[in-house]
Amino acid sequence: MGRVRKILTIFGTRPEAIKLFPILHALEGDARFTSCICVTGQHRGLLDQVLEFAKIRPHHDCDVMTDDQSLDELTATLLTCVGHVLDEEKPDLVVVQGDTTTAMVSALAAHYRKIAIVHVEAGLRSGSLAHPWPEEANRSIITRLATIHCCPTRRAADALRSENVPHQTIHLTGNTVIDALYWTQDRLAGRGGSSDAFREALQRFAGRRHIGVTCHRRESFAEGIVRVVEAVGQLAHRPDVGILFPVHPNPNVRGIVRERLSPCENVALLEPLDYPDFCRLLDACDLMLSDSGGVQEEAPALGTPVLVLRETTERPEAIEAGGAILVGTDTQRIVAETNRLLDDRSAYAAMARAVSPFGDGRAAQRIVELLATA
Ligand SMILES: CC(=O)N[C@H]1[C@@H](OP(=O)(O)OP(=O)(O)OC[C@H]2O[C@@H](n3ccc(=O)[nH]c3=O)[C@H](O)[C@@H]2O)O[C@H](CO)[C@@H](O)[C@@H]1O
Repeated sequence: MGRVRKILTIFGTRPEAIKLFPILHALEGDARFTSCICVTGQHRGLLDQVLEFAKIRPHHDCDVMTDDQSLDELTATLLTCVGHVLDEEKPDLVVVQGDTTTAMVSALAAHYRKIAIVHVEAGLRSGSLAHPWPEEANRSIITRLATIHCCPTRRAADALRSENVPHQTIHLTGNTVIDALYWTQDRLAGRGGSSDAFREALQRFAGRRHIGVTCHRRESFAEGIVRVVEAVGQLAHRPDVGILFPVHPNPNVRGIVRERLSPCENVALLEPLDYPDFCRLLDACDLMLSDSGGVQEEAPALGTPVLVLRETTERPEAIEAGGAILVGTDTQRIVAETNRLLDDRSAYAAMARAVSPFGDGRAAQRIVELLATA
C-alpha cells in the first residue's frame, strides 16, 4: 500500500455538513487515509444538529460565529483561524464543499500554503453574481484555486470546461446530497421525530394537502421575504392546505415571518428541523416552496415538486427534468402556480414523476477514489 494520505475536510454550515458527512463516513473506514475534520461554526446550532445525527466528531472547531457578523469580519476571522489549523495539521489535501464563505476562505488559505484543494459540488453557476450573493462569486473563486473538481452533474462539468478548467481535473461524481438523503431515510424507520411541534402540526393538518416552506436567502432579505410571506398568507386561506414552515433563525427572516403568519390557523411556524425531521417533512409534503439550494436537489429525489423562490438558479437540471419551477418572489406568481398545482391533478402528477438528475447515492465513494489517486 502507498503512503497514507492526510485529508483535512473543512466546513462550517448545515448544508455543507449534510453534503460532506457521506464522504467523512467513507474516509473513516479506509486505511488509505487519515481523516482530519475542521469545523468553523459559521452556522452554530444548525451545524451541530447535523454533526450529532451523523456522528461526526471534529478535531478542530474555530467557533467563529458571532451575532450580526459582517461578511468582512467573518472572512478575516476565518482566514486566520483556518490558516492556524492548516499550519498545525499540514494535510496532503484539503476538501471543501459548495459555495459558502467558509469554503472560499479555506480554499484560499490552502492555496497560500500550496496545498492541493478538492472542490465537492464544483461547476454550479447561476450566471449572476447577485443571485445567490455572495455564493456565486465564492464558487468561481474556488474553481480558480482547486486542483480536483467533483461535479454533481454533466452540466456542471461542461460549465467548468467552458471556463478553460483543465479537462483532466474535472470529474463527474453525482451530488453527495443524494447519498446523505438515502443514508438518512434508511435510519428514519426506527427513529421517532425529534420535534413535538412538527409531530403536532402533522396531526393537526391530517387529511389536508401539505405545503412546506423554507426561505432565508440574503438576496431576498426585506422586500423578497415580505412578498413570499404575503403569498404564504394568501395560500393559508385555502381550507384544504396545511403549511409547515421551519423558520430560519436569521433575525431578518424571523421577525417578518412571525409578524405576518403567526395568526394564520393553517400555518405551523416551526423551529429549524433537524435533518432527519426535515427529510420526513420533504416526504410528507405535497409541494415545497423554497429558495434553498439543497431542497431543489432533495425534493425531486423524493418525488415532491418544488417551486423555487428565486430569480435564477444554478440548478436548472431540476427544472429541465420537470421536478421544479422557478417562480421568483412575486406574490401573485407564487400563489397562482401553487393553486394550479394543487388543483390540476395531471400537471401535479407530471412534476411528481420527474426523474432526479442529481445522482445515484454513490457520489461519496467516487470522490474518495479520486482522493486516493490525487
Ligand atoms: C443557493 C445557494 O447558494 N445555496 C448554497 C448553500 O446551501 P442551501 O441553500 O442548500 O442551504 P440551506 O440553509 O437552505 O440548507 C439546506 C439543507 O438544510 C436541510 N434543512 C433545511 C431546513 C431545516 O429546517 N432543516 C434542515 O435540515 C435541508 O435538508 C437541506 O439539505 O450552501 C450549500 C453548501 O455549500 C451549497 O450547496 C448551496 O449551493
